[in-house]
Amino acid sequence: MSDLDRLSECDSLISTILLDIVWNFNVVKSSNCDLNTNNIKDLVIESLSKYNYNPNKLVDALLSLDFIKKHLRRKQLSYKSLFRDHLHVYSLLFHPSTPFEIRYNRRLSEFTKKSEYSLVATKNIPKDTLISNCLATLIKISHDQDKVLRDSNNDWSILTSLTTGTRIFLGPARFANHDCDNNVQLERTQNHVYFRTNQWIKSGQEVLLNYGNHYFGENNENCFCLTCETNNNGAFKNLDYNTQDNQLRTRFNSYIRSNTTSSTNYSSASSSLTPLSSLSDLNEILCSNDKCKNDKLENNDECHTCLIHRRIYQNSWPSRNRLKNSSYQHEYMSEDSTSESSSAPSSPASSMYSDTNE
Ligand SMILES: C[S@@+](CC[C@H](N)C(=O)[O-])C[C@H]1O[C@@H](n2cnc3c(N)ncnc32)[C@H](O)[C@@H]1O
Repeated sequence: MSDLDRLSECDSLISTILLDIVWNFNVVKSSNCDLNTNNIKDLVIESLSKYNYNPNKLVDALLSLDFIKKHLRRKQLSYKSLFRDHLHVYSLLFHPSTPFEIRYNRRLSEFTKKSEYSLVATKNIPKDTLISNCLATLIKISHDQDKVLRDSNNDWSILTSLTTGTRIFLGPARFANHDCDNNVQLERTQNHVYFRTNQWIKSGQEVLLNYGNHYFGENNENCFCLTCETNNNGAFKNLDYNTQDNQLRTRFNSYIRSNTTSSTNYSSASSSLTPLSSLSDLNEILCSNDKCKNDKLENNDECHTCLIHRRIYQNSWPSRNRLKNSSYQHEYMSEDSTSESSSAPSSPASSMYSDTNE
């Protein structure tokens, strides 16, 4: 088994459990995991709600679940250690100080016709902040593996450097989409990548990388980022908003139709086109779930995201601070109070981020 096979197997199981099963996402497109989702979901959420403050304990709790023990039983030590490390990388996603979350990206999905996710800030993050809770595991890949991945148009994130060769990263950081006016840059250690902000990111804004000048074709001619849309660049270059049969226009209109409230006059939406950039705040109110679209989030028990969030954090989405009268307060204090400072991820102090929503 190559390093790439090992990492991709670990990544696929961990993101199936912690993203697809917990949040009802569809991140792992071709999952061959044979898991009983309903049983697992409650067990995993129980561990997350007990130990989200303590990534090391959370990893131990997840590793002690029967289906994970079963998965690891016949694996080599090197696989087990990679699995543990990668699980830790994903566990940081659930730490209350983590200032972003993974969310479904309706706008991009509409363009690419795939389920697209993104990283969205849940707190204000100052310029030049190291977002160390946003990690991915980095491994070297061979020239042949690189070619296969590129030819299959796989989303995996490949870094090429003359000095270190080709490497690939998998983990939460790989959900950062590209924008030509990016707000984070990649930093690397030997085994991981993480982000540093190069401008302020406000709560609700997407965390965005720049993949390079020619990642989406020559001069990024197929780039769908908001900056390209605003400046009529990339896929939006020479786009004539008045041309009826323009393919992009058709996509825009179907996007607008699927996101407008029932009182909207659809025929007028299709005759006077609204650029998507003016709808960007839709992402903030959607809570990745259509049910929250027109409702206040706080009391919306029908929203799966809000419900799961409340089970894990005992607070309304997107706040991760436990309420004083939470039933879990006692458990949290007794389980974690002694170890929190030593085992919390080496992240910037949570006070560096400010919450506009709390
Ligand atoms: C590293 S992944 C980013 C996460 C991805 N949205 C997901 O859910 O897996 C890169 C993929 O995201 C999409 N993407 C990101 N930024 C884009 C952009 N500016 N224009 C078009 N597609 C983009 C493309 O499908 C691309 O292959």
